[in-house]
Amino acid sequence: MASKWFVRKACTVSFESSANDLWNIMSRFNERYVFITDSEQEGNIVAYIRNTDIMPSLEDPEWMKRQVGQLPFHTNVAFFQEEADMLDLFKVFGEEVVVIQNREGGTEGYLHREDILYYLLTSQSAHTDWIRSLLNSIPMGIVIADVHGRIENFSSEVLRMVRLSPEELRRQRVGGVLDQDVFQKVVENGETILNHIIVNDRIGVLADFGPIRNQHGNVTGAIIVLQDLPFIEKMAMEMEYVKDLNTDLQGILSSIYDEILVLDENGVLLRYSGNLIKDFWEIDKEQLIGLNLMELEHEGTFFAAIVKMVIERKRKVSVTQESRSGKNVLAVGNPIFDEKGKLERIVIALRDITETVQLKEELLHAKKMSEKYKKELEHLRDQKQYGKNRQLIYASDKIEKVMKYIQKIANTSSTVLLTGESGVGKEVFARTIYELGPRSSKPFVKVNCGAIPETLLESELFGYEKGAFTGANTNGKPGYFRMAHKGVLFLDEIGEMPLNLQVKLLRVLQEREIIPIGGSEVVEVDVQIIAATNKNLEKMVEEGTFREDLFYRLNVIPVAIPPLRDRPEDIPLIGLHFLQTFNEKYERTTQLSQDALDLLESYSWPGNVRELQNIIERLVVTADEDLIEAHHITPLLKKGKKQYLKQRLNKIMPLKEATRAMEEQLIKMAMDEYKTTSMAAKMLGVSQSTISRKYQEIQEKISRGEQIGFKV
Ligand SMILES: Nc1ncnc2c1ncn2[C@@H]1O[C@H](COP(=O)(O)OP(=O)(O)OP(=O)(O)O)[C@@H](O)[C@H]1O
Repeated sequence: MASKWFVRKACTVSFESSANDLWNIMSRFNERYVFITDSEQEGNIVAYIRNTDIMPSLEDPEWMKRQVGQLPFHTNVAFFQEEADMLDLFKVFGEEVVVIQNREGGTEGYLHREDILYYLLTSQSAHTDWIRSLLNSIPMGIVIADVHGRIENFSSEVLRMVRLSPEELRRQRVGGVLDQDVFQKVVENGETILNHIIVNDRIGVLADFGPIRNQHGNVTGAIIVLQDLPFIEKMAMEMEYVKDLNTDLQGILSSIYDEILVLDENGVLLRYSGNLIKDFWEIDKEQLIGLNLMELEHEGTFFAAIVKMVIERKRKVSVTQESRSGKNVLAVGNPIFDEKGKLERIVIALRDITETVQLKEELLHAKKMSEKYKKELEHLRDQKQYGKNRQLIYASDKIEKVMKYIQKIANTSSTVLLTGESGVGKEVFARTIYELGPRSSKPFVKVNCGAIPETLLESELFGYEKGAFTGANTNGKPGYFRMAHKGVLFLDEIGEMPLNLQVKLLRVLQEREIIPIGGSEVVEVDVQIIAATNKNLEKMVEEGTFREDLFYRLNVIPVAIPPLRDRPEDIPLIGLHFLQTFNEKYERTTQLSQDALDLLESYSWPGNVRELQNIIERLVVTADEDLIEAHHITPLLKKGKKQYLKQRLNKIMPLKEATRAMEEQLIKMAMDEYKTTSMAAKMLGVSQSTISRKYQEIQEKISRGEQIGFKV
């Protein structure tokens, strides 16, 4: 009688129950099968669900809400009356479960295949060969072992499940292939352990362990029934899928990043992938695996910094770093958290940006250069606008005043009379007025009235017609007035103009027209006159050598240029400007010492800027050494010796200070001139020791960069 042996209680659910209810029953009662009844009222078992059918879906909350009827179920249930002979049950061994019913047709319970096997193995009438063929015919793995775990028998399915050959399996003990602890419990305590999942790198099975007893009830071994875990296969498939995904991901990442490093939450390098950035790593990266990258800090490896930053800030951090080999690398560190928000991993993506950085630097450089050129251009434009062109150098307030005045009048095109000593720069100012004025794009014609012979001046100014006089150009000549049409005519040294020509000039200035020599036609001219002279025209007018009416015609806008000695602040600047010009011209690298500049500044410059220009040129050409000292200059300032101190004594100062300054300057002058202390002492009428001591003090002062003599 089947029920005599063992009948398992059948847990039931209806088709309408939820998957959640089903799973609750299975897990609560540790059931492998739950039966489905046609309806709650009738309660007839019509199908069953195996625990392994639903396990893969348990994680899905949506699945849990489904009805049992929507789940995969099996209908191959065999029904037997409880008084049926067990042998009848063997006949339907292909069925997984057999429902045992009582006489009234109600459900008593059920048996599954292992139960029947168990019966067979414990039944005295069992025949070994018969059992063996039976074992092999079923789609489950069955292992029979003695109490020591020695494998006595197994079905062919086992070999597939444990991936061993029959010989290999026979050499093994159950504990080595399956689970020693569970086996131990079964043979020692006679426990039946069902639904035990064994998953390791070789197998993935669901195992039922049952004890085998002899007729005295003693445990003599164990029967283990193995079933494939369908989700293991699914997992394997998923693993394959994940692997593929991983390959794709690697491909995608390596096209964005060159290297990926995976670190644990403490900064230990677990793995890396991608192409090595050439010349970046100074150590073999294999050696870094298992190392905490933060420990590399002392070696100047930047990951130390980024790892620390990610750990501390717990957010994405990007840094760039230049390696010792000059590689520029962008590193992006990303923290990865577990579901509780705890830092689990740090992923650092690296990109070689050496080329990008280089390009950026080049771009920056180009930008800087264009910025510089732009500034220079603006500066040049300003210079033009304010007359500060390269030719006109100044620092003094006096010239600044003149410049402001010039800027005011430049737009008027009125006649300008420039006065000033010879060499003060009258022509430079005339050109500045022209450049600042509205005629700057038209001609600037200079006529030196003192340099052209009186007989030719008229024809040079007004031009002549063909064959006007013997020796004249056969084609005629336009003359400076016509050449300067719409532009500026600069009449330099106007005081030198002969009286008879002054009348003609006056007429042109009044009428704004000329009659070329030998011509009869009147030619209209539109010129701005800028005249210049170093003569005192008013005095000449008084003396009758310059026409008064012409003087007033010319003196519309008088501009007086102060002599250089009245603006000593300009001297060093103009001097250095000439020094640079002549250094370039003569390919020299001469310099002016501070006392040389002091000396230039204290000189009275009777020849004004022209004299300064000439002296500097001579110094540059003749200097034996690069450093031009005061004593190199003294011999060139012959005329000025007497006025040496003139500029320095034109202001009130404490007498004591003035005496000291005067003394310093005199001693310096004497030493520059006479070179020896004995000569200087003689010239200054004091003892040599006095000069020697005082001159030493002066030199010390100079070497400390202090100014000697009168201060500016
Ligand atoms: N402020 C200045 N900055 C730079 N160079 C200057 C300056 N003033 C004059 N010079 C230069 O000094 C020299 C003499 O100047 P310029 O010929 O203009 O003087 P001038 O007053 O016209 O002389 P002259 O009365 O003898 O004709 C020129 O080479 C000129 O370029």
